[in-house]
Amino acid sequence: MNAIETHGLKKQFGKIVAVNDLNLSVEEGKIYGFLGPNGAGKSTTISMLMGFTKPNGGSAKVLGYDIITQHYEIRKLTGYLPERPAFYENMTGADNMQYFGKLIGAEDLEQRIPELLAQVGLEGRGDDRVKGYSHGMRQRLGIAIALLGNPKLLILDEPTTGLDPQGSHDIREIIRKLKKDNVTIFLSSHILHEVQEISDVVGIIKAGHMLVQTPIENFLRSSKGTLAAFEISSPMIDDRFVETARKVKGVESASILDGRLHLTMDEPAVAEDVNAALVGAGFRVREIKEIVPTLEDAFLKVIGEKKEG
Ligand SMILES: Nc1ncnc2c1ncn2[C@@H]1O[C@H](COP(=O)(O)OP(=O)(O)OP(=O)(O)O)[C@@H](O)[C@H]1O
Repeated sequence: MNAIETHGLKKQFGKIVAVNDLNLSVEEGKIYGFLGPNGAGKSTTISMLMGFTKPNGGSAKVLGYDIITQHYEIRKLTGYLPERPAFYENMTGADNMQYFGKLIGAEDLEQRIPELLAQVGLEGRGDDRVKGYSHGMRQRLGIAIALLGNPKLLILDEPTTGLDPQGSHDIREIIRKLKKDNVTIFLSSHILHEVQEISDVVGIIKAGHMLVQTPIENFLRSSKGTLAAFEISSPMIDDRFVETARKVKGVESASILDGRLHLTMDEPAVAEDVNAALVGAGFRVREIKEIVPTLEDAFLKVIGEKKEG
């Protein structure tokens, strides 16, 4: 079963079509990076998945439950961190957790609250009023609240925006740990290097429409327009070196860039044949490094292409 599945989902605000014929599928146990430029429809989609906004068309299921008729079940099993989490400012962090925990019928709150406060790095601050919390502390509290019900699915809308490096790192670690416990993570973010670090799959939407939905590895490779690219360093790079590499079966191109041999090839395993050919011809090879494109490059390319098209 997919943790999230939408078919032709649509939401319109007056003349603005925020989400347009959206087909999403999020496999259970995966970390799914939900990306798109500002105003693409990410928050609106999440709002529909949680049952806060009604769609104008299409259908969707979250954890097997219908988003229109079964949102109580969805909210009970799904942890949700909104883009701007709101709390009772005059209450302490722990009391907010108690309040929101009771709302969703979470169990063992006396034990879970201190555990979760420690997990998100708010140990010792749970008895302070939220009005004195910093932005990062609020995000951490929001995540602690999202985890109260031991969710099977966690939906995070820009969880690390505005956090310091330690805060972002801590949240990535929490996400990784939850994945080990088979929790599905649906992560909307603009911080692409973070998404690249932790996601299994990416979905990119623009103007409410899904442009690409694929395992992140495939997306990065296809964005290069070739299957693999490598850089080879050697103290002996000359024309014969380049020719030796170029002749290896499966090599698409070979050229010198910044003093290193730059190769594209049919598949990564060809790099081993290139190494063998170079060493066999008497060259010394210092380093062979795969060039993995960044998610940011791939994202900008796909967004740009669709703009031109
Ligand atoms: N309540 C609303 N009333 C009118 N228009 C809305 C409403 N909510 C969202 N929109 C519009 O729908 C579109 C999608 O907005 P949404 O907030 O879903 O985008 P987003 O991808 O989450 O953007 P961002 O990355 O900036 O947070 C935008 O054009 C926005 O102005």
